[in-house]
Amino acid sequence: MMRKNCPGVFDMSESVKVAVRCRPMSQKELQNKCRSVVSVDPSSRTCSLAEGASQGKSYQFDATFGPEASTEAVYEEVGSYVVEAVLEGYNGTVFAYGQTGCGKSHTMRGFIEKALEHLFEATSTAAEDTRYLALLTYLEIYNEKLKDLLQSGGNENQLQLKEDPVRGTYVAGGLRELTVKDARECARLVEQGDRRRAAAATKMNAASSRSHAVLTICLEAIAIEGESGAVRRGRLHLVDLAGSERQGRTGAAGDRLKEAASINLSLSALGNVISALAAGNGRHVPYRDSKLTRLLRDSLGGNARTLMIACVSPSDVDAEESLSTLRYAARARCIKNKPIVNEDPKDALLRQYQIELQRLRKLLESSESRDQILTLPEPKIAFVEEVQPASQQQQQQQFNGDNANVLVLDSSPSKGSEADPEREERRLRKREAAKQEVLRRLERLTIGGEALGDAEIRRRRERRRKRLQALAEALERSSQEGNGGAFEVYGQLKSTEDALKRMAKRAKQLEAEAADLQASWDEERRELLRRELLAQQICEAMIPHLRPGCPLRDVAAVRAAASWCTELGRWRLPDLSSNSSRIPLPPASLQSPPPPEIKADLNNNHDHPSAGNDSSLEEEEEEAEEESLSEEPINEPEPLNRRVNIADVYFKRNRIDKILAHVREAKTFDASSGRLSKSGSSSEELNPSQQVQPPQQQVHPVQLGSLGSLNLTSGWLAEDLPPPTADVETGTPPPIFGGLKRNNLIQPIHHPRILEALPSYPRITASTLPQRLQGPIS
Ligand SMILES: Nc1ncnc2c1ncn2[C@@H]1O[C@H](COP(=O)(O)OP(=O)(O)OP(=O)(O)O)[C@@H](O)[C@H]1O
Repeated sequence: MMRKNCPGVFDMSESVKVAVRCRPMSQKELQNKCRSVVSVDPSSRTCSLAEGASQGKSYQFDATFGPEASTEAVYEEVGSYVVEAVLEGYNGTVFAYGQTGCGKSHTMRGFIEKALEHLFEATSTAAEDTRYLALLTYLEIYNEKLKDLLQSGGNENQLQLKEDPVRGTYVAGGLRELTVKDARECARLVEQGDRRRAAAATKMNAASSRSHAVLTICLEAIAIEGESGAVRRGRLHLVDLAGSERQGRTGAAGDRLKEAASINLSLSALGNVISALAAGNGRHVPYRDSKLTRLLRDSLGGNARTLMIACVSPSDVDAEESLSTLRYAARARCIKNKPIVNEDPKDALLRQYQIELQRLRKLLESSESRDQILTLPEPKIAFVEEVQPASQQQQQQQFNGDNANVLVLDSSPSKGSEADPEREERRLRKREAAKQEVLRRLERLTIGGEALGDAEIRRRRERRRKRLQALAEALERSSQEGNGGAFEVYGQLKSTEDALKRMAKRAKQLEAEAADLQASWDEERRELLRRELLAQQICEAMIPHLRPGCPLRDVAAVRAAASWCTELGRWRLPDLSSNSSRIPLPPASLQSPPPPEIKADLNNNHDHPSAGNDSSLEEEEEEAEEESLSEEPINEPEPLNRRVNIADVYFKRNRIDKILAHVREAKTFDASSGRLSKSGSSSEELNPSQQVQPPQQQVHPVQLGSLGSLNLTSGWLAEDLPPPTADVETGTPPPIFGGLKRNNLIQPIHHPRILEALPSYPRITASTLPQRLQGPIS
């Protein structure tokens, strides 16, 4: 059975581990007299910036390394546990993150070297019964395109990322996967790949990586002696990310600028994934926003043990970028992964051998197995030597052997074999030989146990295991004691911050809606004010036309006394029916029998529908008036009295219209003869004896004017005339309508426009005035 190299080492917290590494000042920075503003305290695992927005704020990580720390020390302290996990069958990822020129490639180069050493040291000292198959791929993401760094040219357009529920994310389309047997071979391949990788000089880094590079080592292990013969597969991603950069600082242009845009885009996608994962709460994680995040899907929030190395520059000119890196790094610590040992993966290459081994075991145990044939599959993988064509043929020959695909375990008949001990022994020897052949083939393909005889390597391996065990325990303790709580608090803070951001956004929307509403309300209010102003202006214009003493003249008082009637939905005006509001009646001689007392409801105060109905009253009066006009002889003395009563209602506009309609009917008015032709058909002569004598009482021009609505019409409107003034001497109220003066009965008057519009309306002068209306006014 496969040995568990370091039990307990990986039973640690599943959070992504984050280490910060601060590089030394570069020659250029020293020449430019840059100041170091990053301080790192490895003992407390903290890092802080002496300048910038978070001055004095200290960030805590799983490990921190200052400029003096060697890459080897960094690897041993934080990197080796990931590689150890891969040996156990876990997925592991190490990636370096940070701005351009902060030492990512420098760190990852050292890590790759150390990780390969570590892996092959472990496999070479593994127990004899454990075989490993190591496969290597080297992939580049350049301008969002995948490129195989183990092949020169060609297939980058065919490479595609695919997702599979079992396999996770994988590259389809012919990514070269090479079997590797030792660290040196791997280092050579990595070197070749690095040469194919896009790099260029920028202002900030003479050899700036212009792409993300992902070196993947897949390690399958099989325990050939165990009962189960299970296959485990660990996968290690070593990722050197391109650095984030600001165009202004790198001076990127042309291709460099395009690369920088693509780099920044994928790094911001990575940042978003980290933020979403750190916030938790089932938030959508935008893995699909870039190829990089799709590829690292398992490593961030999935089935992997992950280490992030946040690289920072110590220089004050990079303080802003360093702060951003520290913030992302602190967030990444909150990401929870779910690593599991990958047991018996369906697509394991060693699985075919596993199946054959199991079958072999059964055959050997079965008494009827003598004639069985053991078939070994043709390997579908490329050996590292294929990269060098010279040795390819030799390798194939080595692997295939002579008819190596078919092994005959035993072709002899089984009958009576039990009785023949010699035959039985021969048979057993053959079985053993077959098993050895299977193992030989496996050995040719796989690795394991090569350095078992090397005491030095074994001691080294043992030391590492012990140290890793101690480290795992320490990490476990720290994550349980402080960091667990810190992660929790940070997670809560993050989700609170997110909630606040969402609320702030909503508040902004509501503010905009409120501003809209306010604007429309303001507009409505302005419109209402304008209408109110119009009503006020109309009132003011009407006031001079009201007779003196009319309470409506005091608009302010009416307003103050008015009350709102909710049932009617109207204003209830004060009672205006007092005597003072009535127009003085003409002298008794002119009065007709008093009409039935109908109190005009000018103020909505009547509850009785008929009593308070202005329109019905109006209609009645109109009907009566009509009758008087149409039925009563025009020369009867009575009509004047009736007409005097018209003054009571002379404000009623529709009444005026009615009267005008009658006037319109009068085709002609013969002023000289005093004959009024009605409708052109009949005419009646006004009999002087029947002419109405002018009233003895002084008739106010208002009344006269209103009488004139039939016989002496003056204007209803005073707009064409100068404003009326009161007679100071006599105290006579000012005439409401112009055109009539005290000493001059009839002056040329302005006819109301409405009357002028009537074609047949006669122009009235004093001479044309009927005798009955001519009389002393004053
Ligand atoms: N820890 C370190 N010790 C000494 N030198 C370092 C260290 N880290 C980085 N350097 C040097 O700093 C320079 C920039 O480093 P590197 O190329 O690794 O940066 P980078 O982050 O990969 O940049 P880019 O993102 O542009 O590829 C290199 O010359 C490298 O040798």
